[in-house]
Amino acid sequence: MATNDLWAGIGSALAFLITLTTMAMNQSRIKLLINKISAYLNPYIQITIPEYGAESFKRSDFFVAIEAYLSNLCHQDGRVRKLKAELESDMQKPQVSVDDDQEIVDTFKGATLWWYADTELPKTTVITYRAGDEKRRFYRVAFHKRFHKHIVNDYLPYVIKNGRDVIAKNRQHRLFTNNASSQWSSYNREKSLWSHVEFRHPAKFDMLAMDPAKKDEIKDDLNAFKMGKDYYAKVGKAWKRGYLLFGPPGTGKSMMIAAMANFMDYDIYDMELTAVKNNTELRKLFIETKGKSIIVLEDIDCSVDLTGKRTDKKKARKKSGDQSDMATMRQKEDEKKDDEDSKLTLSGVLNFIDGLWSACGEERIIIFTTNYKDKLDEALIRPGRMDMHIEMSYCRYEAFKVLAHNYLDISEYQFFELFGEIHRLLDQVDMSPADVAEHLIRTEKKDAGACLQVLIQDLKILKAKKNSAADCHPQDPISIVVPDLNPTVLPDLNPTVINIFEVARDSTLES
Ligand SMILES: Nc1ncnc2c1ncn2[C@@H]1O[C@H](COP(=O)(O)OP(=O)(O)OP(=O)(O)O)[C@@H](O)[C@H]1O
Ligand SMILES: [Mg+2]
Repeated sequence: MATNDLWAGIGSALAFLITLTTMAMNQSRIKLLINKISAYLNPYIQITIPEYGAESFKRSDFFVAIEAYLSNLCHQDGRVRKLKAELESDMQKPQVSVDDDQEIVDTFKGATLWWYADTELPKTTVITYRAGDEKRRFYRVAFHKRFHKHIVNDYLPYVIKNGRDVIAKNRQHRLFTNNASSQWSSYNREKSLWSHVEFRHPAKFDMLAMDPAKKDEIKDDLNAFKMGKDYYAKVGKAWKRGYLLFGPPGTGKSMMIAAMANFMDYDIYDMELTAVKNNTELRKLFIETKGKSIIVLEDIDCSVDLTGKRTDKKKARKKSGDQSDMATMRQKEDEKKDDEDSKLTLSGVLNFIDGLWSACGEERIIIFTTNYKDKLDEALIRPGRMDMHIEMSYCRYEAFKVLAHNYLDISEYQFFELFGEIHRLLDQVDMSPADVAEHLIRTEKKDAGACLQVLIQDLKILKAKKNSAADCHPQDPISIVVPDLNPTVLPDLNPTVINIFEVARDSTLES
């Protein structure tokens, strides 16, 4: 009897379980059925973009781009009344975005889209470390199912691109410099390899004194590069471009880099090659640079001797005289260690510019500067590596007019004669734009006319010096004749020129 009761109990429990399971299955079937009917009746599709995606500790790039895109959209015509503003550390202006529960209507090639931001509670109970994390934000966009493919393939990529552009425009530019490898840490790799400061250089192309046609050519080239993503993909090239800036000191190479960064809205990575021990370190530094940036290697001819560094050491050791077998062995070991430690080679640098590694990341400009183009290895500057060679030259008349306008706010029509004289002199002597610019700094005592007078005096001195140097042999006594020198401007001359003037005057007296 007791056994029968037991079996009866098990039987009813099983029957209860089966009923529960059937109900649950029916419920999910019912749910599926409701979804099917509503999908049939409702022609609209929704896409949800959560704030924290797969990399749960980082805001999703997609979400951030949408946020920027929508804020920009609302700015344009004030279509949303409830906004909120946040100031992030690397932003110039507060980032204004659409507040939750606000609908924004957008159109794209005939399709209408309804966007809104909202929050929801996470489905699972997870312990989180982010502040204010109980609710998760998301953006949701709804559109007619007829446009499904169109929206996924064209509209969403368009939103991402535009959103990123808005972010780049609003972002405070940064100037990075590489740290010595002894300071690198594995915990915060990105921050320990490069340190940065805010980049606030006022240089613009308009301020650069150089041939206007050359300036336009550079601007066109930069614009073509910026717009060239599809073109680079089509021809199978990494999206990067190299510029070689060469010319004497003070001709504006560094200023050109700053102007380029401002023109392109890019960050600058100023790579100090002397702090890089070997090719591996160079590669690591390169990988940690971001897109939309200019990587600069200044004075490439003297940063590091890319070919002779190790050979010189060996030669020095050889010179130190005869050695015992023991000493020779020790020396060989030392040399091997040195080779490993200091293996920053030309091929490493070439690889960094256009090897396979150079294709990681995109939209990067690489700039080399040098005072002596001839000293560089041909391989380093061939087209494809350095695509455009830009000569920054001594100040000629066209460049002078730009400086006169920038520094003194004057044109050739106001100081016709003085400009004419400067024109003639600049054709005959070499003075760097930096030097000319120094002469054009107005002071309380010195107005625009006086600045030009001093410049003319100095140019005449340079010309006299040049002529006498051309006329005499190295052993001849120096004899410089300075015509029309106005003694009243002497205190305003810069120290080097006063020096030359004094040498000139003494020499003239002697002769
Ligand atoms: N072409 C130029 N146009 C306008 N200003 C210039 C130009 N060249 C030089 N200057 C002025 O001189 C300063 C120094 O120039 P800059 O540092 O750019 O020269 P550089 O060519 O980089 O010299 P170096 O070879 O010594 O590094 C600039 O900050 C700017 O004020
Ligand atoms: Mg420089």
